[in-house]
Amino acid sequence: MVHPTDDLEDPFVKLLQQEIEDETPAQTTARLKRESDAQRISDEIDERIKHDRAIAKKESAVVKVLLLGQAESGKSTTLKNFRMHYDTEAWGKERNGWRAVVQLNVVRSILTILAVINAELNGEALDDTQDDKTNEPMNFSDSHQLLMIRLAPLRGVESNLQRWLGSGAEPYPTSGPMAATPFDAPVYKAADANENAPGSVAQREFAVRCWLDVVDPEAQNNLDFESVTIGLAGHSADMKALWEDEVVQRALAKRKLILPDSAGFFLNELDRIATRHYTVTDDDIVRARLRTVGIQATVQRCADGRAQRVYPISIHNLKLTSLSGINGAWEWRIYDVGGCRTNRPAWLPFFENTDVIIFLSPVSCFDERLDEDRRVNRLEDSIILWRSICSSKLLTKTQLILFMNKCDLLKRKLKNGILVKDYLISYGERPNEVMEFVKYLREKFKEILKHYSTITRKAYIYPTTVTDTQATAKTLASVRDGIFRENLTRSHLI
Ligand SMILES: Nc1nc2c(ncn2[C@@H]2O[C@H](COP(=O)(O)OP(=O)(O)OP(=O)(O)O)[C@@H](O)[C@H]2O)c(=O)[nH]1
Ligand SMILES: [Mg+2]
Repeated sequence: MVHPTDDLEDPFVKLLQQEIEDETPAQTTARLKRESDAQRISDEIDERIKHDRAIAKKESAVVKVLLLGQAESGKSTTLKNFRMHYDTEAWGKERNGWRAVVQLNVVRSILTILAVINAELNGEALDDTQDDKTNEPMNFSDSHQLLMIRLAPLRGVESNLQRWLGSGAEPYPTSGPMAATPFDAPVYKAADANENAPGSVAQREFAVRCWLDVVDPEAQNNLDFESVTIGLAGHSADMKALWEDEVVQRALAKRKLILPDSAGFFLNELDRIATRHYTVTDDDIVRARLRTVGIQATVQRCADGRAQRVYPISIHNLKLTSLSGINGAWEWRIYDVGGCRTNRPAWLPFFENTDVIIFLSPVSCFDERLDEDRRVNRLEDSIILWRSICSSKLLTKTQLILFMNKCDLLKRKLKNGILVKDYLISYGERPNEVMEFVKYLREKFKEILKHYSTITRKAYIYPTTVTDTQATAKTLASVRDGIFRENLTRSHLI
């Protein structure tokens, strides 16, 4: 029997041997060249396989980033900054889609102010946070009544915008199962009295489950936004008169109206925004508030540390994304969650294999209470959350980055004479200044990280104002470099 590996007996080898014996010198030269070419090609293939194996190793380098923090801490605004700086093409296409969101923000702020005036005119009682001792009636005149009548059609504009934008207005849940941290079992909270007072907690906020549903320019193509823009421009002078009116401002202060952080920015810019030719800017977009109620994921791919593509996708589609065909690329998966206490239990499943948490703590909120639970101070809530993240065993391998956010609002508050020590006794007689307070809080957050972490971890802490897109670009570049380096080191790729 002929053994298959016995070359000499192989009929093809025998044939080849015969051919070599019969060949001319020219044929020998040609054969040797053919053989050398074949060897070179074979070596190249071997090299390619080696290279591809190395790339395949890198392809598994998915960096999973979670944006965490209480509601309104600036998570979605940070995500907008990521996308604005690292996917300019898609961002440019999407920009126009935000125009209607800005318009909705403006309309809703004006309607909230009208509700406060109404409450004043009807002599509605103040709640315990609205601590005007005298409850003096405001001197509203006929001109105020007239403004209210003329601005009433904005209700219709609001519902048109909401219907077109496709998402829904949801009140902050002020009762129901809530958890202070994602590790706590939710506890049922009953609604408090006065929660439906105008400008109070039950304000309905426009909420979104996926940005694309709302700002997709394709989806908005068929909508008659022009009529809204024209309608809004027609109310520009009245909206401005209402916002700038002294009696109205006093009524807002008396009722301690909690307007969204960006309301002042938009209402001061009515001359630019409430016009027929309004063009939305990046500064407007980072201020446009859309409450997150679900979990949004953004996938960003980077080669050699530089971003190639960023796109938001629905969480349901995430499993379908594949890494094949993106040789040598890193994939960043950035998750943006809803920060309300009712949303926090939903964070837990995302902690597994999380490489990085960017935790946002709005440091300006030392004198504010949670919308969903007016008994809780917002800074205290933020510290409880930070502590739970630092002490979680599930997250010991996760790199923790803290953004001490809303430094601009902190500066404004302190300048207006609000004293930190009135809300934070431990602050004592330290100077009531931004740098001092930031330094003080930074030490507190650092101490918590050191004390509650089960392993020694480096604290990456940045004071931020994420609505300042230029400053945030620098912070994000530094954060990205840090994350990139730490993950490379951890996965032994360098
Ligand atoms: N002035 C100022 N406003 C900010 C800053 N960061 C965020 N905001 C504004 O605060 C509002 C809330 O920010 P978001 O990014 O929507 O907050 P979030 O953490 O995603 O909130 P949820 O989705 O409810 O969990 C938006 O109108 C932002 O423009 C900041 O540093 N300064
Ligand atoms: Mg959000």
